[in-house]
Amino acid sequence: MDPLVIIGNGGHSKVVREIAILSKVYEIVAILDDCFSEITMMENIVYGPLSIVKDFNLTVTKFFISIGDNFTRHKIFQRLGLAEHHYARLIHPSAIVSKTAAIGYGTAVMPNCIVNAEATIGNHCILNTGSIIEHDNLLQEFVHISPNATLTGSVKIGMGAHIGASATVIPGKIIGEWSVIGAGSTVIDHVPSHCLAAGVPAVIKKRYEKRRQEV
Ligand SMILES: CC(=O)SCCNC(=O)CCNC(=O)[C@H](O)C(C)(C)COP(=O)(O)OP(=O)(O)OC[C@H]1O[C@@H](n2cnc3c(N)ncnc32)[C@H](O)[C@@H]1OP(=O)(O)O
Repeated sequence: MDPLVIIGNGGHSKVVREIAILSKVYEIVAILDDCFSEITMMENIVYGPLSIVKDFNLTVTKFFISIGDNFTRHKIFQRLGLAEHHYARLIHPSAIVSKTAAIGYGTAVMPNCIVNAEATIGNHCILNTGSIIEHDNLLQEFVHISPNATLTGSVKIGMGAHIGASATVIPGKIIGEWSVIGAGSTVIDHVPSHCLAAGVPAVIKKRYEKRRQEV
């Protein structure tokens, strides 16, 4: 099994670790998070701060950023500076992924997720529990599709966008970069970048000018 270093020690990380174990492809060798000020070892797993990432042998080790918040995941990716091919893809065995779909590096596909024909999923995305990504979707990097959300056919999701739990996007609509769709919303129009859209049907509630500057 290939050694796997998990970055992040929060709630999302717990689910990611379970998927890694079930994959039978990876052996978790370390969990790194700046919540650990010292390096310790328990049951053959190293716990320590992010700064020790450079101590792992890049030719054999894979990495996975298991942080649910898209902004933070992106910032950590930039800080680590590792090339994309050093990141693992983690797909839960109960997920159904079409053979014609493409899944990016560093992307997690959670239990009971469905990714249908010719969908393209970017790097470092989260396809959360029970989400449905229909045919011909195009998701850019650092996107999070929350539990039970449905992206119907030919939807496009811009970089860093977050689709809330149980939200639905009707066919062919485009969600702009770093936008957020409220939980339970139904999107029937394109949503521009850096917006919060929510409700049934979803309307734009606010613009995230300040958050864009932080990225
Ligand atoms: C395993 C896991 O846990 S994965 C994580 C999954 N997480 C989610 O699904 C979280 C989704 N989050 C939400 O829906 C939140 O309500 C957010 C992120 C949209 C709130 O964003 P904020 O920027 O804090 O917005 P805020 O709470 O100020 O609300 C702004 C407006 O949107 C409305 N609004 C917010 N969320 C929703 C929603 N889901 N549906 C309808 N309206 C909403 C508010 O009522 C408010 O409306 P108003 O201006 O007319 O009064």
